[in-house]
Amino acid sequence: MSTTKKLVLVGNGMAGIRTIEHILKLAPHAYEITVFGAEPHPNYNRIMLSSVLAGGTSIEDIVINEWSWYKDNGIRVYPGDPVIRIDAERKEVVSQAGVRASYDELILATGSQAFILPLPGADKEGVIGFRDIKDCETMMAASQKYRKAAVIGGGLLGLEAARGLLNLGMDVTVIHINGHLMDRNLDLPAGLMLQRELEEQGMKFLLKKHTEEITGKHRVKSLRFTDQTVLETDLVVMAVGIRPQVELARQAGLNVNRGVIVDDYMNTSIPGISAVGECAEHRGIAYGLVAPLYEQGMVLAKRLAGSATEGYEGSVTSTKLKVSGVDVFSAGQFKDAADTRSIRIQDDVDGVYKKMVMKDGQLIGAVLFGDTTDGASLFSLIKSGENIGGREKEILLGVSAGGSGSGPSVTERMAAMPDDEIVCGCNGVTKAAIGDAVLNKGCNTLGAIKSCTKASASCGGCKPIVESLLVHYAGDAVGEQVKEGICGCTSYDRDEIVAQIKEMGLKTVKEVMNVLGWNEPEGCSKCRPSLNYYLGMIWPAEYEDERVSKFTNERYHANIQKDGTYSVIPRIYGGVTSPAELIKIATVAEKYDVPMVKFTGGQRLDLLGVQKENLPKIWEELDMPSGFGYGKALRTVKTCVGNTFCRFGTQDSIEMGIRLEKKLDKMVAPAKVKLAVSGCPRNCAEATIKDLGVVAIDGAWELHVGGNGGVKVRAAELLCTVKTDAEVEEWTYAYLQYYRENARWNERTAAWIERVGLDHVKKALEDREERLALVERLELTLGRTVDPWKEIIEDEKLRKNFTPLAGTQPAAH
Ligand SMILES: Cc1cc2nc3c(=O)[nH]c(=O)nc-3n(C[C@H](O)[C@H](O)[C@H](O)COP(=O)(O)OP(=O)(O)OC[C@H]3O[C@@H](n4cnc5c(N)ncnc54)[C@H](O)[C@@H]3O)c2cc1C
Ligand SMILES: NC(=O)c1ccc[n+]([C@@H]2O[C@H](COP(=O)([O-])OP(=O)(O)OC[C@H]3O[C@@H](n4cnc5c(N)ncnc54)[C@H](O)[C@@H]3O)[C@@H](O)[C@H]2O)c1
Ligand code: SF4
Ligand code: FES
Repeated sequence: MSTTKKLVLVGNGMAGIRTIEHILKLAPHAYEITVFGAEPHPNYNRIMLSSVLAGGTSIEDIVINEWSWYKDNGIRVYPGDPVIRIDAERKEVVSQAGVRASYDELILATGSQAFILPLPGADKEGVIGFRDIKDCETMMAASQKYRKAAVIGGGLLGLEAARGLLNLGMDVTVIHINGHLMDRNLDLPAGLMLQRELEEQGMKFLLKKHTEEITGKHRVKSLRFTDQTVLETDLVVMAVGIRPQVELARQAGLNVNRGVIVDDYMNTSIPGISAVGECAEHRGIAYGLVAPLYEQGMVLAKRLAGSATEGYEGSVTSTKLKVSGVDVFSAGQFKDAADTRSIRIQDDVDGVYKKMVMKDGQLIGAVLFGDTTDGASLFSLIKSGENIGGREKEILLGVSAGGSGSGPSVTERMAAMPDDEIVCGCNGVTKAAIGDAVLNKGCNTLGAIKSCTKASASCGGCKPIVESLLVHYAGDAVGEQVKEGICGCTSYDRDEIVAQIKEMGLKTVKEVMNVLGWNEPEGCSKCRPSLNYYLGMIWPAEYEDERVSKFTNERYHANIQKDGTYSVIPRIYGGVTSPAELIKIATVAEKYDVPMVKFTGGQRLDLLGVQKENLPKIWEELDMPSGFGYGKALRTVKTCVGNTFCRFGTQDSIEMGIRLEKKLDKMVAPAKVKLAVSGCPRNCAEATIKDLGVVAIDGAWELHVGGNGGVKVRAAELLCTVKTDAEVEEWTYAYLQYYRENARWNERTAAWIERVGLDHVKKALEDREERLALVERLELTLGRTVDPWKEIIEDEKLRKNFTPLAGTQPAAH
């Protein structure tokens, strides 16, 4: 007589089949397995539906287990045949097609369904959720026939659906109930930054809107809101959350709350019946992300296979929005509470926001926008519960730098990570599986690990940790192979890209991405602006700046502030102004109710708290050039009083500063550039912590380069000493052009000089002919630049970008 027991799985989805995979590994002959699936497809990666919709992959490519896998493992499978009844007394299930299957062990893994708002008209044609392949196909078909789409819900799913529909050529409006997007995962500043970025991609938003009715005869025609406004649409995608599928369990008499209630070993209230995945509720939580569900699956598999397990204790979760061109990460408890402390940085120039939330010295939550490189490291810190007291700032400023300072380094952290820790949540890949791929299967590149284990193949959030583990296991064997591209979209580095652009005569961002085989068709927030810069630097005479490839600040030519308002900094050459100019600034500030006027550190005036729609009017009335206070460009030329008024001054620093600033006032660069000129060695303009500082010494000028006064203070190094004013100009322009042509995008001069060495730069500039050629190339570029404020004021179409969208809320003062 066979001792093989019967195992029935209801739900052919991600959590259920992952559990079966583990059981097959742990106890290959323990069960005779039968699987019922409501969908007609083999088990597939639901996460990747967003990518299918966006055109990044195909349905065939997201299948996890082909039909042959079921056959090879002796699994009887009933696709497209949902179980409709469980007879717990007789230990039997009955399917819609009438199949009866008895069991010794039953696993419920029925997942969730999209929550469809119970609105009048919600049953009309063209109203769908986004949950499965069928929904994906419905959206793709609709895009062939119709133009307008409305997505209700600005959470992860809604935004990924909206991005996909945009890619399919539809005009997409997202209707969101809250004041900022992804409110379940992000705080206000990150939500606002995300909105701006997505608006730039062409998405429209109606915030704080409550849908009241869906109108139309048979098919949807429009949405009516509680404020009685109407939005015409041909398709409505509801993405307002999910509900666990528990009807079957309820009918069988199981204890059910939001989900099927399970204990730490995934037992339900009836012996012999377990539940796993989104349909299960553990310690009051029904999870909606795969990482915790895979952890549950492992515990259940161990129990059913008779292996030891400590049980499931609940999970901290992390999410990453899968929209190309936008980097958003959120983990743990990101909201502030009475017993938490938080620390945050907001870099409006680079469009980066980082927040860490701490409790009792431990990191319990994080939000990252614009740069999510540290997401995986922060998440592993949250999970480890390590005490980070005293290191918070250091971690916030640079976990990715390798955990310098008193805490454990990345290398130490990788070594300490337990073997069974899941590194890739989306694909359930453990540290041990990556170790196995590197040590036993010869995988010594990220690409090889990805194909072998699927780690980093879905949202990409785990990539930094997978790379660190690769280095941990492969050591020197990694060598060249782990060479990093400028971002995750390419394996080419900066120098290779610049060389290819020149060699092949590539002229647009899209062309570079196509020809060089970008992984992400739209690129991301790192590569798009850098390609935009390289193309402009290489082809100054013909390249047209691509607005969508720039950061928000540079697109609006004003610095975005914490509360969503902007700041306006007009250029004040050398920090020298006049009564007439001051009156003009004061008049504008009064007229537009500017909440604050402040002197900047660079001797200019900053009008803070300006609403976006007022920007063009303010620029027009100021009638002053843009100070580029928002851009990767020349910022200020700070000057001291100099010999005109100061009794110590030996040279005219003001005249020299103004001369340099007038020449360079529209110069864009890989990163922001600050200059200063001091009239004697007392150096009141602090020229030796600037990107380029000119200091008068008796009868000559010294040029200091590569200084920085920001987070990492660096004293500038002496480049040269020259006699005449003309030589100051020649060396300054040649040096800056050499930096423009050779630095990586977003690399300040301090970092660049540290990387290439001052001697290299001195050598490159020692030949006069070479210097003059550099000056000539800079002049060619400068000759083509226009004042961005003036350009917008004079162009009605550009001005329109500053008008707020109907229905969106103006940012708070
Ligand atoms: C578009 C999209 C993108 C997502 N992106 C991410 C992401 O980036 N990261 C992340 O962590 N999570 C993401 N998720 C969520 C993730 O896909 C789910 O958490 C996961 O699929 C849940 O697994 P599950 O097995 O519990 O349920 P499912 O994968 O939904 O599987 C349940 C299966 O059971 C079937 N079923 C239901 N009732 C019956 C029945 N009576 N008889 C037979 N079969 C039945 C269902 O048809 C379904 O096929 C995304 C979800 C969607 C829809
Ligand atoms: N990248 C990812 O990790 C990813 C991607 C897609 C889906 N998912 C998962 O899939 C599940 C479903 O995602 P979701 O975005 O639907 O759920 P969600 O709960 O994360 O977001 C729903 C959003 O809809 C909003 N909302 C609620 N009622 C509304 C109404 N009447 N009108 C307008 N807006 C309304 C809410 O404020 C919320 O922000 C979640 O578990 C999510 O974690 C994850
Ligand atoms: S640097 Fe010299 S010249 Fe300039 S203000 Fe100071 S003391 Fe005067
Ligand atoms: S965590 Fe999403 S791909 Fe690894």
